[in-house]
Amino acid sequence: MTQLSPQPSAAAATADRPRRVAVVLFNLGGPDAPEAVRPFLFNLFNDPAIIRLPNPFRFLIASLISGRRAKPAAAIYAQIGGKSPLLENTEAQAAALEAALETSSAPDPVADPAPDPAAGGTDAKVFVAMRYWHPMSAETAARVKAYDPDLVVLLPLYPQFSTTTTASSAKAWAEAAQTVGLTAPTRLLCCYPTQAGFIDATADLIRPLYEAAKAHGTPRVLFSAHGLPKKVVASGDPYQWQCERTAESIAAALDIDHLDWINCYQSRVGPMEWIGPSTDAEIRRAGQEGVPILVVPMAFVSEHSETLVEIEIEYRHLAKEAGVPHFTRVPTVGVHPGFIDGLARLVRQTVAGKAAICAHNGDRICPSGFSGCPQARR
Ligand SMILES: C=CC1=C(C)c2cc3[nH]c(cc4nc(cc5[nH]c(cc1n2)c(C)c5CCC(=O)O)C(CCC(=O)O)=C4C)c(C)c3C=C
Ligand SMILES: [Fe+2]
Ligand SMILES: [Fe+2]
Repeated sequence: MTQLSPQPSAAAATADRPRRVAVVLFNLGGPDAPEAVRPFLFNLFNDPAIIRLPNPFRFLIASLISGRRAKPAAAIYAQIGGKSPLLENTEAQAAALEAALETSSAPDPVADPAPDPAAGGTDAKVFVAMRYWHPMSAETAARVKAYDPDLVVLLPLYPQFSTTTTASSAKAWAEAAQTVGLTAPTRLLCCYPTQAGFIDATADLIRPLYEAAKAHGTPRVLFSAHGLPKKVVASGDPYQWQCERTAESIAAALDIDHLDWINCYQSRVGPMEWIGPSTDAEIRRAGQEGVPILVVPMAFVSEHSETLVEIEIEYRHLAKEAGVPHFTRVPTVGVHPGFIDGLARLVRQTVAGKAAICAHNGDRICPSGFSGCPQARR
């Protein structure tokens, strides 16, 4: 439990300045053992945000696909110890955020330009809720209820909003909260695709690796995001648009003359058409052109199968085959202090009630003032 404001007092909680805040980090979750791969995949494909079919069709399709994909997916996880490291990495971020909220107890002039000295202190505790594997929303909501918060801040570890990730987690959370009788006011931070802490931390990680890659030619930076089926984007999902803004912002933060960069998409699954260009096509193109590349996973904020296997092993191998002169995987932001401080700032802004309301999401919040998603303009 940490102090969010400098003057703890016995003042009563108010809507503006709650005394106990539960911050819930949303992430996807991953199998914690080889036996968990199939049920994890079932949970994923049985999500109506992923397979948009009514039951019993969705249940049947999810059973079929998870059965088919279990073996190749288990082979992926076998390369990193038979399990996903996503939970431990997310827990490390939770601990770092809790510590940052504690050390950031000095007033924040941006988040709260006119703090009320009589309003009292705020304690914050950070929890983790995974969407498709444990700890899932029901388990975490019960723990949050036991903590008895005045305010719940839902913070997706997805910088870009998608119906398949953030909205799906938010829906699962709302159902779980209702089931356990958690009635505290709840605010969802919808997205932070251009937030300075996230962007600058990513640029920090790229810079020295870019300098090293220059020994092999003028490098190209591939900003690689998890893909989405085209029809999800066509139905109004702002994810791709927000990914483009993230890539542009990191490229600008790098401040490198004539930087050669492109935004591309990885991790395609299934027979549907996905958004592009695909990261593997871009790697092949770089091979044909003899250009060194850096692959930057800019929609993931910690390491897991998509970075440690798909990028580090599969794309590295593909790059070698394609004749790319030099391949670099840039690590995710993880517990980079700039990223964690950025998250702490988002939480403080939300607690202080200073965040802008995101137009397209009703009471969901764009704390970074990010108001530019296409839906916001509708
Ligand atoms: C940026 C975040 C993500 C989006 C958007 C997303 C959409 C999406 N994913 C699938 C299918 C799979 N994703 C899988 C793994 C996986 N996905 C994300 C993030 C996003 N997914 C993460 C962080 C992970 C890694 C989990 C881990 O290893 O811990 C998998 C499982 C792995 C595999 O079998 O390849 C599947 C399947 C769809 C269909 C989709 C949008 C419709
Ligand atoms: Fe995924
Ligand atoms: Fe938004």
